[in-house]
Amino acid sequence: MALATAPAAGAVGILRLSGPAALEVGRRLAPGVPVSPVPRHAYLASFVDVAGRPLDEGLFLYFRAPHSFTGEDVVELQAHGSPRLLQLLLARVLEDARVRPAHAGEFTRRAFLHGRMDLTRAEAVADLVAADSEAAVRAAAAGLSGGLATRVRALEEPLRALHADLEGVLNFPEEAEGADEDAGPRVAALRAEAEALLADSGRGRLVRRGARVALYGPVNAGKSTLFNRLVGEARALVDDEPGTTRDVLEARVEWNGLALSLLDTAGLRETPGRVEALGIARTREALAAVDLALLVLPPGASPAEAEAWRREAGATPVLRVAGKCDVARPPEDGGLPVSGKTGEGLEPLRAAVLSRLWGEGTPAAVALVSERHADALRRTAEALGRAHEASRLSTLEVLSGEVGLALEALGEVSGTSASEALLDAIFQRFCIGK
Ligand SMILES: Nc1nc2c(c(=O)[nH]1)N(C=O)[C@@H](CNc1ccc(C(=O)N[C@@H](CCC(=O)O)C(=O)O)cc1)CN2
Repeated sequence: MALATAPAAGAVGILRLSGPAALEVGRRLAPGVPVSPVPRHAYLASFVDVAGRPLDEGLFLYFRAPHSFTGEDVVELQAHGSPRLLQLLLARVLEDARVRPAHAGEFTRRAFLHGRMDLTRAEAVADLVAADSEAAVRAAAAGLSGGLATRVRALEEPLRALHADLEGVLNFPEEAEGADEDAGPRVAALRAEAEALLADSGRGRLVRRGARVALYGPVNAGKSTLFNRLVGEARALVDDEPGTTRDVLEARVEWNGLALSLLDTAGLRETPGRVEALGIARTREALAAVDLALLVLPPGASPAEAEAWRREAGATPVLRVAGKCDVARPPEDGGLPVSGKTGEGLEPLRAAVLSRLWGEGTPAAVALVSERHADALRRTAEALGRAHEASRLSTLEVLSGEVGLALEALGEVSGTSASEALLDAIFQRFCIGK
């Protein structure tokens, strides 16, 4: 039992019960509902206190197992959204010894345990609740409808078949003779598949966390004016006095559905060799932690200067921007011409940023590989790598052992081999009532 809606005043508040006693317990609050209600029918019912006095008039819904979210009997009491009223209803439900408050994520965990969804879909439920950009919503929705589950299954099933073949040859060499013949190529194909899935995890991180993009470069290149333009409000102090931006400013935007944190760093007074102490440390720190650095150079910056600035970003990819293009046009290879003052070049800049971050296409409905999935997929691919070695150099036992390890690691993604501890860790992230 738990509230399925936020514990705040709202139009409607939903109390949800799941388990074999759900109907009986629910009917104690809503005695007007038939003993055998029509499943999924919305009954308008009076919710009453222990003395039979009405507390609310709401909707009563019954989902009969296994046709419910959890796969168990589920009852929903959809009341008016007063937190105090919901508390009274909750207290009344809890009087029944068969009822206890649900743990975080317990409804979804039960759905998983009853085989209603695999682990990737259960995690997509939490992702959807936490989604704070359109891309995150679309990606979680794709995961919820089985996008990733399908791809993982397409890997898990042939891997399981391969393992069964190898174990067959080991245990019943006569009957299963030859089943291990093409083990090498099968392992190689599966490993390539695991690595292809793994390659998507960078995009997953971008969509989930949002991308981080920093503007940097010398003082007075027009960074703050550009930052304000990109953010759409006068966030950064703009001044002709060099060095106005001392701190790193951060603002969130959503471009093409993708959430981005834009950072405006302090302009650096000197060439990067001899830099202003204040600001440079923060700028370097900021640059190390972003997905893309926008190097904004003023008109007339030399190629040598540009190269020196580029090096400041270290391993972070750099996109070169020619600021203040309203003052002077940059040369051919001087970077994207942009003017924060007139707004010129902003659209090409946004497009270039997105294409550097995302590659081809727009952040649409791709089912995302999370860091947890990536970790398990990496172990899958590694075990398959060792299996491939073994297929050429070692015994069938070793080969089958590695394939078994790959299968186990992959099972952590789908949930077919998830330990209680892993499930605890995953469902703890959920909110209560989900
Ligand atoms: N009021 C309410 N809204 C909600 C939920 C809920 O539990 N209650 N959900 C949950 O958090 C989500 C919807 N998810 C659901 C998923 C499956 C089933 C369900 O009854 N499935 C059955 C029947 C399928 C069918 O008729 O097509 C099944 O899968 O067998 C219900 C809700 C979002 N909105």
